[in-house]
Amino acid sequence: MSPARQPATPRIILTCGEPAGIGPELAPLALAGGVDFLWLGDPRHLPANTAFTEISNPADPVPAGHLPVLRHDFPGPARPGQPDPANAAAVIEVIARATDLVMQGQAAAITTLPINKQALKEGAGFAFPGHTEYLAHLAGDVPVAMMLASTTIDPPCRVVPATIHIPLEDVPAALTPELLEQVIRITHAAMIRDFGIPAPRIALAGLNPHAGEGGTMGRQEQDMIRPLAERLRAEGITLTGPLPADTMFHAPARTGYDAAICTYHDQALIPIKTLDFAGGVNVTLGLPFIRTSPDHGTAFDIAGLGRADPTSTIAALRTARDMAANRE
Ligand SMILES: NC(=O)C1=CN([C@@H]2O[C@H](COP(=O)(O)OP(=O)(O)OC[C@H]3O[C@@H](n4cnc5c(N)ncnc54)[C@H](O)[C@@H]3O)[C@@H](O)[C@H]2O)C=CC1
Ligand SMILES: NCC(=O)COP(=O)(O)O
Repeated sequence: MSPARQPATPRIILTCGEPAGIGPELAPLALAGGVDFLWLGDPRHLPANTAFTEISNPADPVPAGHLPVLRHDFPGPARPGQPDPANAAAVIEVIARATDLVMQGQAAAITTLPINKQALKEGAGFAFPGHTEYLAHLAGDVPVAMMLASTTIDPPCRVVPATIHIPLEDVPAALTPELLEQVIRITHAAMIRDFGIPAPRIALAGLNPHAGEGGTMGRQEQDMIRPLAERLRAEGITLTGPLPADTMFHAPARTGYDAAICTYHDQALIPIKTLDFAGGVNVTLGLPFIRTSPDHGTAFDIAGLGRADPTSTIAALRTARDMAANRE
């Protein structure tokens, strides 16, 4: 057996996510990314051939090539593609335990494997739309924003939906100037602190076709987004827009900004997942600790079949590592 390896800096915690999804098979595959992480979950859920070592503390050494596993017992085994309501509470506990550890300084960051929101809601009454809002709550109800960032395309695509997991019909009412300003400020600060971009350029998408076409196709741009942008520009924030959303994501357009604030979920996530599904990374901006995740979900249709691609998980671990270095 290879000699045990003591981590030089705190590891990243990779949370198991939904054990009936592709998370358990992604964890050992992600070792190929060369980032030092531990997996927090129930080792019974890992693929049978996984070389792993259980550790009792996040910094414990493991033999080279082994997955360090911090054990979290679940009530039951996992059946690929079929979430067990009995396991739902433990999925949530794992996220909370990882958050405790990172807030105590025992981990460099957390990278979360996907959860199935419906399974957690139905199995354990999970009251949050996703990790983003749950982590914000665990951190003390801090304001956060969700960014999806590409890692394999140039110019990069970084998008931040101002409204997230709400019905489309609720978007216009939820898209207030206060919310938009908060998301812009969080994004601006995170681009400096976490992404090492000293003078970030931010683009604002319009809500309506053609960004409202001078008020003839909707008025949110004229009445709310434009005055807010002018006020923030006067403060020194580099902002363009509101821009027509249909023409702001092609490559030449992306050279004009570092991050795009979008008005709703699909306006932001369709371009990133089309341009860089394999390399896309979800980052929660505004937390006191670092959290990243792959951009994809639980992929029940391929769980357990050996077809899961670890590229996005590796990109999420590397992004977390780079963000930690930028914060230092
Ligand atoms: N951060 C998180 O916890 C996230 C959770 N989800 C949850 O995941 C569940 C399923 O969502 P869907 O919209 O079906 O999206 P999905 O990303 O799970 O699957 C969409 C398609 O992409 C494929 N795919 C996804 N990841 C893959 C990978 N790593 N390698 C190869 N193929 C992959 C799937 O097989 C499927 O055909 C939902 O409950 C959703 O809420 C979705 C996104 C993020
Ligand atoms: N569609 C993105 C997504 O579902 C990510 O949610 P979260 O669990 O990271 O909050």
